[in-house]
Amino acid sequence: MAAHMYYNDDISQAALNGKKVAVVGYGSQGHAHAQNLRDSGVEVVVGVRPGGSWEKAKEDGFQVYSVGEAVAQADVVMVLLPDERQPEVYKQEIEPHLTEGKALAFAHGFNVHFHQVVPPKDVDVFLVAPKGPGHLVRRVYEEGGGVPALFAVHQNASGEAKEVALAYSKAVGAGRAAVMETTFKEETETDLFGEQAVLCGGTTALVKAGFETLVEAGYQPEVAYFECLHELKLIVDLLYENGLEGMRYSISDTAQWGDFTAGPRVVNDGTKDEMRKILSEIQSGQFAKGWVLENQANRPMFHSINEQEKHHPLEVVGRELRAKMPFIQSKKKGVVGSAKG
Ligand SMILES: NC(=O)C1=CN([C@@H]2O[C@H](COP(=O)(O)OP(=O)(O)OC[C@H]3O[C@@H](n4cnc5c(N)ncnc54)[C@H](OP(=O)(O)O)[C@@H]3O)[C@@H](O)[C@H]2O)C=CC1
Ligand SMILES: CC[C@](O)(C(C)=O)C(=O)O
Ligand SMILES: [Mg+2]
Ligand SMILES: [Mg+2]
Repeated sequence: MAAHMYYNDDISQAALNGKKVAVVGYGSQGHAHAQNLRDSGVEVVVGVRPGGSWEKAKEDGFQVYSVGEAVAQADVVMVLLPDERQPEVYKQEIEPHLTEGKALAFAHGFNVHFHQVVPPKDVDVFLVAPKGPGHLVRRVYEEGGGVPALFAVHQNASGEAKEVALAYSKAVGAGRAAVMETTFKEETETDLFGEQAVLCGGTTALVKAGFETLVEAGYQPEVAYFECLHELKLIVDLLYENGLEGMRYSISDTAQWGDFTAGPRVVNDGTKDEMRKILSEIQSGQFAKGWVLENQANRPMFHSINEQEKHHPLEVVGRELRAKMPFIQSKKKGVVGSAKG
């Protein structure tokens, strides 16, 4: 069944008129939602803890409050804290101020879908999940475009949750690209699958394997870096603009023949079998359970792999090469302090 699509002309922002939105968290998604909504004429306050994000939101001209104070004064509360922090902050600082008639919103359905956050029945609960990193949600909006988003309603206590979710989607800029109706289940499972198998996990594994294959065969790391990582952005830009056919229009026929013949050898039936396993672990809740436990143990594996990855030869050579290309816009998530806005 095809998705129901909405675009700016189909959406009224009126459901947000006179409403105050508290954006809780001012990181990758938080700064983008807060700034795009403000530029779209919505009244926004930011709720965050003292520290880097607080300072950044203040610098960006927002009224900044503790999470509890922001929630207390808002009609719509958009929770843009890290997924793993949400249950605790929700219990301590959001739930006590979430009075009847308010709307609780998320950019990812993880905690509601996997029952880590259980909102009271007398509030609306919806998600607006941009299909892109927060820094691009802001950059593309400023350029006059938008990043597409999914929206879903989990609870409709007020009777107008869908209108508010659509209005929010428009204000964040998604209506310029595409807004699709979904469920918390579909958003959560497809988002986790996409980031693990294709967008993040699949891509970084592919890039590293290509780089390692060339370097182990005696080729220069700089050449391998440009071939396997840097140029990927330029190829992906063509995919983004024109799909597979448009990308293939710009590459040589030699490359296209290699694409047809070698691609299916790299991503083969075994790879697809593994993708199906990854999807079923997401659907069964096994992945979510593992991630919750990893956080309860203070992330031993996460930190150790993260440290190891920073020293991969691809990263070492990449840092040196990018330093010579100041034209590349850099937004280093989590590398330069904690304020990622
Ligand atoms: N990253 C992305 O592009 C996408 C994220 N999402 C979803 O958006 C949500 C937010 O993710 P993301 O933007 O990556 O998060 P980030 O890690 O970038 O930002 C989190 C923010 O929450 C603040 N924060 C953390 N702990 C607390 C706390 N205890 N009390 C108050 N504030 C706190 C951080 O402030 P401080 O500086 O003080 O640490 C920071 O401002 C998640 O649900 C995620 O799945 C959805 C689509 C894409
Ligand atoms: C692809 C990763 C993502 O799902 C996103 C930017 O959409 C995330 O959780 O950050
Ligand atoms: Mg995503
Ligand atoms: Mg995600």
